[in-house]
Amino acid sequence: MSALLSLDSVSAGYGPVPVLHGVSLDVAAGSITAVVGANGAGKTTLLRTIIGQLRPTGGSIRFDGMDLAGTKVEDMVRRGISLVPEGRGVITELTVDENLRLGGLWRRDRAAAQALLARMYELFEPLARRRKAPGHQLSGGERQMLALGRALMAGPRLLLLDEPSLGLAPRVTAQILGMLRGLRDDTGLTVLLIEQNVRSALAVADDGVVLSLGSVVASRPAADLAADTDLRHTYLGF
Ligand SMILES: Nc1ncnc2c1ncn2[C@@H]1O[C@H](COP(=O)(O)OP(=O)(O)OP(=O)(O)O)[C@@H](O)[C@H]1O
Repeated sequence: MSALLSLDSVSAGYGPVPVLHGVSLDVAAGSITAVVGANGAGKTTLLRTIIGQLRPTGGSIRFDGMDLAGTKVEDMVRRGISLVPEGRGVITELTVDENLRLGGLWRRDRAAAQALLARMYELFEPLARRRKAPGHQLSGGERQMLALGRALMAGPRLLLLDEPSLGLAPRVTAQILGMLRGLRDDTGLTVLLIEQNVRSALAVADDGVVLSLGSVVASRPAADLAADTDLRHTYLGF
């Protein structure tokens, strides 16, 4: 399968402090790729570099064959890349409905946005029951669904997720990651998932990338990584 997102020898950091050291990885179109690694491995820095919050100091990032260098964060969504940030980014003063509509605001085709909204309520049933509830009244799992729904309202081709399991019970994490898999199966969405919850991430992903101290130490089918006891012990702590 061809790569929708391709990083070639990407280096990045904060001021003079290098964090990523020549990271190369491919995210195949229509796949779920999980980037896993210990605290401080550079996972969030990697996402921030992909979406243009941090400028790479070396290497290239290509999306659908086009160089992303110089693309502003706000233009990423127009290019087809949506991010669900860590901490979820739901606007808690707004209702579920308002949050979702916000995600589709930039679309000119109002009918398409309306159809997508209806689709989100089919997909995330708990949200359909709470359309008028403000964000702050939602459970952690409902907020994560809302953040996902809002990102999907932009109609992305590539969805980037930063730690979707954060603060969620294992059962809720499994439910949300299962939804992600269903979406991939139904729509061919491509997903790059950053996770500290290694087991859950590798269980849902097709491919896995292990980051350690800002370098890729393994890049393989997720099931192979999950089955590699030595690698798990050395880099992933279980
Ligand atoms: N704004 C910043 N300024 C300077 N250094 C930073 C900044 N953010 C992160 N770092 C450093 O970059 C390194 C990688 O951090 P990063 O947050 O990317 O790792 P991570 O794998 O996402 O870990 P975690 O899961 O704990 O967030 C760490 O050493 C961290 O201290």
